[in-house]
Amino acid sequence: MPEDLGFREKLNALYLIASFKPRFTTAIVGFGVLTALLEGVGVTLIVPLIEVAQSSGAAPDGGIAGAFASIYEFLGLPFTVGSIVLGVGLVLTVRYAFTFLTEWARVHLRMNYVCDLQSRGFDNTLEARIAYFDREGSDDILNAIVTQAQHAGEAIEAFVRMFQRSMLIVMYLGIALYLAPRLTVVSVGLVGILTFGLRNTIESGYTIGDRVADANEKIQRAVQAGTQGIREVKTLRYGSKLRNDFGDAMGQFVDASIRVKRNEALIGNAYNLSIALLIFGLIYAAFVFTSMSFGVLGAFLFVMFKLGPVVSGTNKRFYQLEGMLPHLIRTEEFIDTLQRHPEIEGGEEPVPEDPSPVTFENVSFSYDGTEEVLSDVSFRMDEGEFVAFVGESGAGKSTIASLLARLYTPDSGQITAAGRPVNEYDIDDWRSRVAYVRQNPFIFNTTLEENLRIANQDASPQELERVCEIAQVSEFVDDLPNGYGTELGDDGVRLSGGQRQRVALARALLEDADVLVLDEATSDLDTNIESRVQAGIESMDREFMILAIAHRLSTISDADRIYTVKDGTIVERGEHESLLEDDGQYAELYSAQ
Ligand SMILES: Nc1ncnc2c1ncn2[C@@H]1O[C@H](COP(=O)(O)OP(=O)(O)OP(=O)(O)O)[C@@H](O)[C@H]1O
Repeated sequence: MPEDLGFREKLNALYLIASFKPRFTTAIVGFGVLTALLEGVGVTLIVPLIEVAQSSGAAPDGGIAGAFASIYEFLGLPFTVGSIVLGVGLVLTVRYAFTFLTEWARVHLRMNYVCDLQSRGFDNTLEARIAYFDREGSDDILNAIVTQAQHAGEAIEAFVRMFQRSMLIVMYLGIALYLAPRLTVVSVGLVGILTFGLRNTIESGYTIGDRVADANEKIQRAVQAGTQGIREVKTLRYGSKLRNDFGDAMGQFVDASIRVKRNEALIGNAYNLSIALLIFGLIYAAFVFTSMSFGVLGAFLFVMFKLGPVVSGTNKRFYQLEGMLPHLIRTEEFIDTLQRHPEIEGGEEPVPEDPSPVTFENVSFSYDGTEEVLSDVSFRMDEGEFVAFVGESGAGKSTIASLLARLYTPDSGQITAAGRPVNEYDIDDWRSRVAYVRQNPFIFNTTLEENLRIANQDASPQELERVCEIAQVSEFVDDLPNGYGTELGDDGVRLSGGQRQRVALARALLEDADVLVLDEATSDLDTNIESRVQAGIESMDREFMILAIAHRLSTISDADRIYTVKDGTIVERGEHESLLEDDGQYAELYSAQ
């Protein structure tokens, strides 16, 4: 993130705001211009008001007062103090009605923009490929969607307010220039010098705003670690480090926020003071150096009084807008980045009824594009076959499972199903055929039943019960306070590790899948329950192809083929007995248990 944005980038960001909802923007511009025009009419009506009052009712015949007199005459209305006051009242009523409409449109624009940003952020998050999450983590995503988007909405608000006020400034200046050109030019010059001086002495709103945005990200990170990782935080006594990180981030947040507000107040009050002094100077100059009529002088001073707060408010808003732009730009950049990491491209072919055989043909893969994690991996699974992968930690087994589920794509080689590369198949259809159970499955914060039905809403109660028996969920369901209706809590916090694995297994078995990928899926179960689960899966009348990854080798001794993986390559293949006889890597792993 740059220290400060260039003029071009700021303009681009403003263009983004303006082009978000052109209809609202046009309405706001239109209402803003009309408001300013009506304000101008209302203010200039002061001139005839004073002049008519001074001349005891005689109609003026020149200048501003004369122009208004002609309009009244054209409308067939008398030009008296009373009718002028009524005219002012009418103009002000319409003017404030337009202000109301502008504010309404402004809130619409702001809320719609926030909603649009958050929805785009969340949609793109769901559509982003896994590799993006591996790299970025979820903290920044959460922060962008939940926090930054709100501040981005404030940028829109500040922008619209600034625009409204700028219109008024143009109008007031126009009137002032008409009434007293020289005094106005001098006043604008003085205000210009003040603005230049302030902008060059006060730290840019963008720089401070960027510090606020950065602090928000750090706060989010600390809070997430402190909530999602609370058990590790407590057992590893990581709390004080987190508290320090949080404290530092809060310090940065508070310091930068106060700085922004202080500078806003400084700008506002510097302007208010300068303009108050300027007005007294102008009164003096008008009396001493000019021969303005009371009407014109009154209107000129009135305009100057009105102009003061509007100018200071505009500068304050401008500073505020600069402070909010980093949030807007960061959120938009975040969404752009997500869009540059869309879900893996898939073909459109439907997956055939029977996708066997599934093969890996010389598959190589690297997560970061440099270090190869899998090299030349080839294997085959036929209908109803049970193949297993074993190997040391970090050998690349889970990567094989992820590639099979098409969470990543191979860098070279190919994965095929029914003789066709899997990337020709529709990705959702393919994933619906691969039931993937991970060692640490995510459990959704809803009931047990909803967790089970996630991938198959139409399953009958009998099917549900059946998979729960196989996965040994029925073994503990009666102990839950509401049986299948029990809320499982955030990431299944109310379940034990083994229970979570069983829920994930039942959920996978309920899917209408052809390939069952079990990545250490029963590692937390005791051997008794594990063998019951295995027997249950084997007893199913479905001809799953099963790919199992296991550290506990006893669980895969029945496999049709076992592959030993070492440093990303398959170094052995065969059945349990023959591999033991070979006395190689597998035998070594087995004897170590
Ligand atoms: N998302 C990722 N991004 C970058 N590198 C990764 C990622 N996941 C795994 N790796 C790396 O890839 C290599 C293989 O990891 P993988 O998880 O496939 O091994 P594994 O054999 O399943 O290990 P374990 O038995 O410990 O689960 C490891 O060096 C790991 O550090």
